[in-house]
Amino acid sequence: MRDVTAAITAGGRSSRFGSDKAAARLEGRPLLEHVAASLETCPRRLLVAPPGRYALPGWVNVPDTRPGEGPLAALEAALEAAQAERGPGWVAFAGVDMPRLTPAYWTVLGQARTPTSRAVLALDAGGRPQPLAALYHTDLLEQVVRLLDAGERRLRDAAPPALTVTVPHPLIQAVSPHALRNVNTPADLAALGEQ
Ligand SMILES: Nc1nc2c(ncn2[C@@H]2O[C@H](COP(=O)(O)OP(=O)(O)OP(=O)(O)O)[C@@H](O)[C@H]2O)c(=O)[nH]1
Ligand SMILES: [Mg+2]
Repeated sequence: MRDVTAAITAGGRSSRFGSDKAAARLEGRPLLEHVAASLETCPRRLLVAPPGRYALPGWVNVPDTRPGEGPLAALEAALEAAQAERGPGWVAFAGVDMPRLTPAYWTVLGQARTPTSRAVLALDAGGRPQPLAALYHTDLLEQVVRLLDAGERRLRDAAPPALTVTVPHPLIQAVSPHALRNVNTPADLAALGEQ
C-alpha cells in the first residue's frame, strides 16, 4: 500500500462501549494499535482524533474539522489532510474499533481499484457495503464537503454508486476472515478474544 495514505478515525464517544474503546485491550494491545498495524506499510499515516488524546509513533494527528460530527466529518478531515500533503490520491480509511483488519485485507481492496473508481468497499456476509475500512480517493472531497454542509452525516453516502467498486465477501473471507468485525460493546470485544 505504498501509494495510499492511511487514516484511522478515533474521535468517537464510545458511548456503547462505556470507556474509550481505542484504548481497550485485545491480546495485550490497544485496539488502536491493532488497526494501526494493518496499515504500517503506508508511507503517510494520519490519526483523526482530538489533539493530544493518543500518541501513536509514526502517525500524524489530524484534528477533526467538525469535532463530534461523526465518521463522515472525519473522512472530510482525512481527505483534506491527505490532499494537502501529497496531492490527489487514495486514502485507506479505518475505524479504530476494527482490530482484525490485516495488511492482506487492504491489499485486496487496493487491487480492486479501477481507473475510474473513486471508492472501494468490502461487502459483508449479508452483501452490505462496509464504509469503514474502505478506500476513498481525494477526488471525493468536494462532494463530502457538500454532503456535510447539507446536514448529511451518514458515512455510506460518501461513496457514489457510479464511482464505487465493491469487493465480494468470499474474497475478503479468504484473506482476512474477521476483518469486518467491529467492537461497539464490551461483549463484542469479549467475543473477538474468544476466536
Ligand atoms: N474523528 C472522529 N471519529 C469519529 C467520530 N465519531 C465516530 N468516530 C469514529 O468512527 C468509528 C466508528 O464509530 P462508532 O462505532 O459509532 O464509535 P463511537 O461513536 O465512538 O461509539 P458510540 O458512541 O457507541 O456510537 C470509530 O473509530 C470512532 O472513533 C468523530 O466525530 N470524529
Ligand atoms: Mg457513533
